[in-house]
Amino acid sequence: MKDGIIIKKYNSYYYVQGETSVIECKLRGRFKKNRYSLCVGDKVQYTLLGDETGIIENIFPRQSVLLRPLIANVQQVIITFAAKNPDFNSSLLDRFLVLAEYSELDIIICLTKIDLLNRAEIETLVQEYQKIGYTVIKVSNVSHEGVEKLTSLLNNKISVFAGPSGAGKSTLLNRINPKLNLKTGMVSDKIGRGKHTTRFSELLSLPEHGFVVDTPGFSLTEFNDLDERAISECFPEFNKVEGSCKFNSCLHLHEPQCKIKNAVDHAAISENRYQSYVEIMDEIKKTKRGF
Ligand SMILES: Nc1nc2c(ncn2[C@@H]2O[C@H](COP(=O)(O)OP(=O)(O)OP(=O)(O)O)[C@@H](O)[C@H]2O)c(=O)[nH]1
Ligand SMILES: [Zn+2]
Repeated sequence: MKDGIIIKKYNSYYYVQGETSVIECKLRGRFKKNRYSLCVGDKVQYTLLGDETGIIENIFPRQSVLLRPLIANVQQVIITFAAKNPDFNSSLLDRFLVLAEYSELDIIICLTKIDLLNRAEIETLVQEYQKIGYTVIKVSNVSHEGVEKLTSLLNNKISVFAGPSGAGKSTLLNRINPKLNLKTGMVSDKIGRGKHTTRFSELLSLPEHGFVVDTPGFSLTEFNDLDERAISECFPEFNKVEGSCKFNSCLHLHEPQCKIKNAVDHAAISENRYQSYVEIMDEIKKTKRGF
């Protein structure tokens, strides 16, 4: 038996990346009886039936499951934001960070288009997030600065790229693996892509045994199902503040003697980040009230 990873699912066929090629596999009958639903990212063992066809015999336990899109064994998310064009938006970045933290993924922030902003401005952006403890990789798809560094962080892992439209995700992925040949360009040129053709999540192979997920619809900006009590835990710098709030149930909004608001007053937590927290909490409350 050989080891592989499911990179695509179509009807009842699973496309398994083996050591050197992709094998079209069916599932052994006993799995069907158990209604076990395999998904992209699952690690399996298969036997070859022909040169390019096989049968899945074994499924390894999952390390993680990402629900939207449904992918097993995702280890990290690369949150990709442009330094300029579109303008850098820290409140939007914070939203992506909270959703990634909530999903318990490892996080890398990738700041693209650094060729469009001066060094001092870039450092100010980057330091705000490095201070919190995030890894920030600065990349230019024009000068290629930073691309190699990011590529090395993708080796032997399944990574999801997330970020607003136009951040440069497709350009970057094409740079990392030119064989991917993903469509890039202005948003308006891409409209219609995926509209008439149903797209399924697919893992794209990278050099050095890494995979990335190609899901154009993946935006990570839905807060609907989040529990408001868990949001403060998605701000790593909040967790580092010593002491406790007066109330155990403190949501760090309007309550008196709150250690988080106190930390903001003393600049131990940045005003911007706290503001993002308040906005997200507001949004969750509104959804709950049914607005
Ligand atoms: N100056 C500069 N332009 C870039 C860089 N990276 C991408 N671009 C340009 O930015 C535009 C958007 O890039 P894409 O790679 O299509 O962006 P995307 O994140 O894949 O967008 P969606 O597919 O809509 O999510 C294109 O016109 C690219 O040529 C960069 O590092 N520097
Ligand atoms: Zn508090």
